[in-house]
Amino acid sequence: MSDFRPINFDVKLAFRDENQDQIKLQPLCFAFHRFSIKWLELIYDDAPLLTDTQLKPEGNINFVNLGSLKSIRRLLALHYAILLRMFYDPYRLLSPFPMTVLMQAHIRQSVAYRKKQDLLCDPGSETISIAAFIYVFYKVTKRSVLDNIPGPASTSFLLEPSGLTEFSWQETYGDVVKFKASFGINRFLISDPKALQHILQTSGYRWIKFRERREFSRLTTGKGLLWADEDAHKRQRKVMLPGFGTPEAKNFLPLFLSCAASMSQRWSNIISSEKDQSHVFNIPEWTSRATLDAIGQAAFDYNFGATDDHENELGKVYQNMMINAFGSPSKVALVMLELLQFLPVSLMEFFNDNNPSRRTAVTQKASKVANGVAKELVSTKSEALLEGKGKKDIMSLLVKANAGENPKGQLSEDELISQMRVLILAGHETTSNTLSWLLYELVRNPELQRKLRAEIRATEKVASLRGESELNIQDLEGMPLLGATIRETLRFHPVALHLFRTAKEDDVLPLSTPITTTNGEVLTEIPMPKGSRVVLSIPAYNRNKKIFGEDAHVFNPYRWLEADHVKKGSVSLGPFANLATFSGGIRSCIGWRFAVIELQAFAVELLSNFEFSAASKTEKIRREAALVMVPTIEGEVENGAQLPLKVTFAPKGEE
Ligand code: HEM
Repeated sequence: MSDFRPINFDVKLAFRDENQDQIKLQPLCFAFHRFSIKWLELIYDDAPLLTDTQLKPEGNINFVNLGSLKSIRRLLALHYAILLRMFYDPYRLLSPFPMTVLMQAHIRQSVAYRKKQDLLCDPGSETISIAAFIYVFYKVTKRSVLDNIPGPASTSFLLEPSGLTEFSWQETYGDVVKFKASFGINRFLISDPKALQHILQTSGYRWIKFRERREFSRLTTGKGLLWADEDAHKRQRKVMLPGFGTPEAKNFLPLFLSCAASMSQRWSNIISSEKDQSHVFNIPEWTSRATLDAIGQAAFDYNFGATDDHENELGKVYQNMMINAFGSPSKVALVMLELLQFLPVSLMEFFNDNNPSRRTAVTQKASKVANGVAKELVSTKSEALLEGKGKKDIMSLLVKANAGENPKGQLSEDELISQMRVLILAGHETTSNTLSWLLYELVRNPELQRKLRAEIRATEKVASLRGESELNIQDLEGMPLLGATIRETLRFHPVALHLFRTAKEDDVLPLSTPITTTNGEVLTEIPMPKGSRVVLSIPAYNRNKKIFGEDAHVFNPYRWLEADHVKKGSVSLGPFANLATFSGGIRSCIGWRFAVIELQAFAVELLSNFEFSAASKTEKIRREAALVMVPTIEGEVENGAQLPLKVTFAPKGEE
């Protein structure tokens, strides 16, 4: 047996074989390995592998005196396989190998190893090994009332991005569905109105975001409002709220109309230059550019120049950032995401900040460029404020609020800068993709498109009789079919699909509809112990038949024109139209008014000028979750957001 120099490492595990060649383990193996070592110590208390192995409290592992590397590797591989299988093989990677087969192989291998190393083949340690298995197995599979909540055996929900699986689960099992997340841990998909209301609106900060999801927010937006929790969130939100009231949002209407008009002008030029006066546009590409310009000007008085192709660097890094960074995750990436929950926050942050993957590079670049621009903007706006020339954009309002005396009403400079990234991310692709889905539905419903255009024409006529060429907010509010179509798009195609929450303390979830457990018990509420993890399904709530009727799975804007469009007795959820689309409660979307007015402005401008119809691939459109739900073409997901529609000039006469 050769002697090895101990090698310290911070995150990367590295140890050397007989030839001093370094063997590297990926950083994510680290946590798993630490756990494994502890467990191996328990089992192989007399093995040389461990006699000189130290697990240091600060997280360093020194390997000394490794035996035959090959046999140790084999042993470790089996050992990992058993652990994975025991904690439930997350994506059925090991499903052909039942637990017992793996355990027998493990025991055989360890006996062989011991013989080879001339160690005592101690049946006692094998007994300990089995006892350890049983203990952990018991811990993991200990039954509670939660185990009896009905649900599927599969985890395919995490792998199926379009929301279809959860609709079928809702249909089969009801509004609370238990499913197995990786490592066999119970997770619950919730679309029950009362339970959602409780978690989002009445429990304060008792249900907090998943730490690995907050990490997403840190990567994409820094430590701003989307990332912050509890007191920090309360403080940040308090500073931001005044910028997002009804009057503030309404003031932005002329700006939204002008951004929509810029896009419409570009389209007109392109269509006019075509022989047949029509052009197939990839809609999300254009809506993304136009809404980026809108958020830039409204939130920061900053011109991204995206619509007119004079795009600056910041504009470029934000184009399609979501789909590039988060679209079509591989199975391995999903497993990695699940594993992140077991890492200490500092390690998770270190890992992500140093992860050289292409996807991380996308968010890192965006963060670098955005931070640079935000710093400049904050300093310009602070100077303007001092000179009494403060503007009305949201960032100026934040800088002003921040200049107050009360520290509870202030943001640090980093937080202020992060809010710019928060607003670009939260306010850009959300609105742009909702607009894309709206146009998609109008192509599928030509009669609706025609009626909407007629409503817009009639309103334009009234405005023109007033001597105004532009519609005002009352005009928009006076168009019932437009309002109904926007509500229905937000209901049917909510671009944020899920909200992920963990119980910070033991809690009891009230239910609108009682559920019957697998052993026949009827539950009107569900006890949720501290640490329970739930996935709140926005699409499943929005298509809940008990709220929206038997035709909840049909795109039908006319439902909103009926008096009882939301069924009597439904609990009140969310800030808009009883939809979960903008979440609800203390973490609800701060920019929902902003979004609704922006959607109205763009819909009016586009429908007034253009007619939309199907292009060759429109039938192959499918929903793809890339943090927000984007349209993609089946089989071409790698090409990012795509919705090709044929656009021609709209007929100008009476319709
Ligand atoms: C159709 C468009 C939009 C949809 C569907 C939408 C949806 C949502 C949802 C579901 C959340 C909750 C996220 C969570 O808890 O993890 C949220 C939060 C947020 N949204 Fe929106 N949003 C939209 C537009 C906007 C716009 C235009 C802005 C800004 C101008 C905005 C700013 C924010 C912010 C800052 C938050 C974080 C609130 C907090 O954590 O306190 N959103 N949005």
